Amino acid sequence: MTGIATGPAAGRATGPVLEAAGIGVRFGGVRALDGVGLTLRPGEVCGLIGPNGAGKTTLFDVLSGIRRPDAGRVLLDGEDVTRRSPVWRARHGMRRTFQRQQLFGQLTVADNLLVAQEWRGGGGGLAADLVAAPTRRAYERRRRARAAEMLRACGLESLAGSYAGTLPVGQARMVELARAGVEGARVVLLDEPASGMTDDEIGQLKAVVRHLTDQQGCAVLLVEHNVAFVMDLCSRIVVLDLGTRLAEGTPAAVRADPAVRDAYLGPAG
Ligand SMILES: Nc1ncnc2c1ncn2[C@@H]1O[C@H](COP(=O)(O)OP(=O)(O)OP(=O)(O)O)[C@@H](O)[C@H]1O
Repeated sequence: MTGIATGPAAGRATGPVLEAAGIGVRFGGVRALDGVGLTLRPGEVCGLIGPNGAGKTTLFDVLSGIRRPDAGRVLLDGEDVTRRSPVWRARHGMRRTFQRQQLFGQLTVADNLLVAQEWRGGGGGLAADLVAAPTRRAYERRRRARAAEMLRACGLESLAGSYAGTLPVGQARMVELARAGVEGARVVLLDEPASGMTDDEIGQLKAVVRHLTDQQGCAVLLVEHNVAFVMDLCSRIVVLDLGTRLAEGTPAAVRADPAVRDAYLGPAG
């Protein structure tokens, strides 16, 4: 265990943190999703795969609140959040990363992790500032320690002083993940995280994701076309095809499924 105490790793129930049931989305005559369900538990990495146009991005949009479904519901910690905004969901521990990185380019990596942590000081004027100064200094020290510890745990400490805007895309994506962890994300939706990464970066990405799940208790759902990466990292895989759930199971079961081979993996699997 690291010294970082965010996330639900300790003491949370092992029920689903995120559930989607009966999700339907139409674009005119196109049924992008038709009765799709999905469950995500704390600490697991679940893969979402399928051919182009299967509905993966649309499902991510529904889960993160960017798109309201025509049918079905999304539950976060058992609460119906189908009508909640993306911002509300983010405040309640849900993060989504995009292929384009979303870091503060003018800040160092360490500062990106620092500003991500909630600031509880301020308010009450000068007198309050003076009285509360020692508390605030202690809090500030804790924030810095948490940022440093998260970078170390993710193997990113050598990047702490680099400006985020100068990082190659693969490293920037990993820093985004570390930032999600330091701010206490509980559900992370990853959109093609391995795309454009070198083999070394993919290895490091796996370590960062495993840190989030194993040490922080995050649930991770990832859309990815790199099948080897998905098979290696995920404990469970959901396969979409033409807007419906074609299969769900362990990587071995999904790989052996003839319907999945026909629709997506091909005979070589
Ligand atoms: N804004 C839109 N307007 C109309 N049709 C859309 C829209 N977004 C998606 N679709 C259609 O919905 C279906 C599902 O698309 P979606 O992008 O979710 O698939 P995907 O599995 O993410 O595909 P890819 O792997 O290519 O990203 C497709 O038939 C697509 O053409």
